[in-house]
Amino acid sequence: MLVESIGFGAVVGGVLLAQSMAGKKGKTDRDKIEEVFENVYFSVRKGSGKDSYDEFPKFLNEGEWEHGHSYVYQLPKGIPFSASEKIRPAIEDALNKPVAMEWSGRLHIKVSKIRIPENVQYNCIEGKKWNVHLGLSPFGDKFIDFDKYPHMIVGGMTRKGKTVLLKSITTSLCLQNGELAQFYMLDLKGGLEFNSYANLKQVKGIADDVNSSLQILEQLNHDLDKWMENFKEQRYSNVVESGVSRRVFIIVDEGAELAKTPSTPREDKKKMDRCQAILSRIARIGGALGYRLIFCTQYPTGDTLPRQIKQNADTKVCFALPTEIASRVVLDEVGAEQLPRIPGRAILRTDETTTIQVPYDNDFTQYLKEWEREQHREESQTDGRDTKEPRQAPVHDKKPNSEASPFRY
Ligand SMILES: Nc1ncnc2c1ncn2[C@@H]1O[C@H](COP(=O)(O)OP(=O)(O)OP(=O)(O)O)[C@@H](O)[C@H]1O
Repeated sequence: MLVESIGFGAVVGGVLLAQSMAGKKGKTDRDKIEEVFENVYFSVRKGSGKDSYDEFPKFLNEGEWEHGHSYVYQLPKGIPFSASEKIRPAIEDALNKPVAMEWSGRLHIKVSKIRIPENVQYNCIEGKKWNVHLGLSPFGDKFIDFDKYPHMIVGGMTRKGKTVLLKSITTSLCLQNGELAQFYMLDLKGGLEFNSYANLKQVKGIADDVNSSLQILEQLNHDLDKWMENFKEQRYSNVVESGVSRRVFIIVDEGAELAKTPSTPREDKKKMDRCQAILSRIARIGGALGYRLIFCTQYPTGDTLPRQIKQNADTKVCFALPTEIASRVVLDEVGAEQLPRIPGRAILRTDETTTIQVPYDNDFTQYLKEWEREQHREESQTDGRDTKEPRQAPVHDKKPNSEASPFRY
């Protein structure tokens, strides 16, 4: 099987492809796709000796979809769908059009004729529950379901739109799950970015430095233990099957502020290590218990992006980065270094990889007025209840039960 050689083949193939394309005109997109298959040896070797031959994907049919054309192939047995993602950039280059790979027992190569705009206005596109709109791609609107992919890492150079993405996600989560979403924000860029969210009912804690981050994280770590005990007792293996409806989002912006450097004072080093250890634990076991981590950094390295967080984050959103190495740290592949330097333009990687334009608004909190605490207090006082929430992370003094809502600890 030659699938293993795709990486190398893709480089050689890129050159061959460029050479063979030059001077030949009138090729259809299908011709070009199949030429890429050949040039990168997207095939399995059959037979032996003189009788051996390469089996390539078999063309089945083609047709239109909403924003373009699609080509359907039967993959030879032995080539997994995931391998087709590796040759997607070569096909995109050959066609000079956005391409997405989809699987339905067959490989669908979707070619789009859409170029995404440089600005997409946030307009509260409604997903369902924890399925949240992330941006517009050449293949339509892209959503991410936090119950399917609990944790997310976000990377990208300064001023490319990481914080705007976090605000867009937070706003959508509040709009879709006003009573059930909880947020803890480690706003380590001076505490300014999420200041305007501090008064929202869903925001249970905001930290703006290492000390306050550690305080919140220790509390969350303690909560994790309680929920774990409770789940064990009730024999639940996952929050989705447990009927527990609250989800706790921990948003870290900027993660590099929790990574020690040689000049960090000794006492702070310990605190930073502890913060990273708890965040890693949340990434490792929190997903099943309803905890969702969104970890954001502009300096992706092995130190700033702890390995366990990266390994457990199935969603990667990567804005432009300066080098291939940085791109690999976030995405496990190159690409972010080639993104156009447009604020809000990012690569979204889950099972598939696509480029998105993140929606923008200069004031996301305008959509969340109904969740401001004063408003809630007035409403609740009229019906005789006081739902004022403390700004600090709540302390659990009793074991949560499986029915527990976020407001019934
Ligand atoms: N999706 C977007 N669409 C249009 N413009 C955007 C978008 N995202 C960000 N911008 C523009 O870029 C600016 C910087 O965005 P943001 O604060 O999100 O960057 P950042 O990546 O968090 O930067 P830093 O790492 O320096 O904090 C915004 O103030 C806005 O003008």
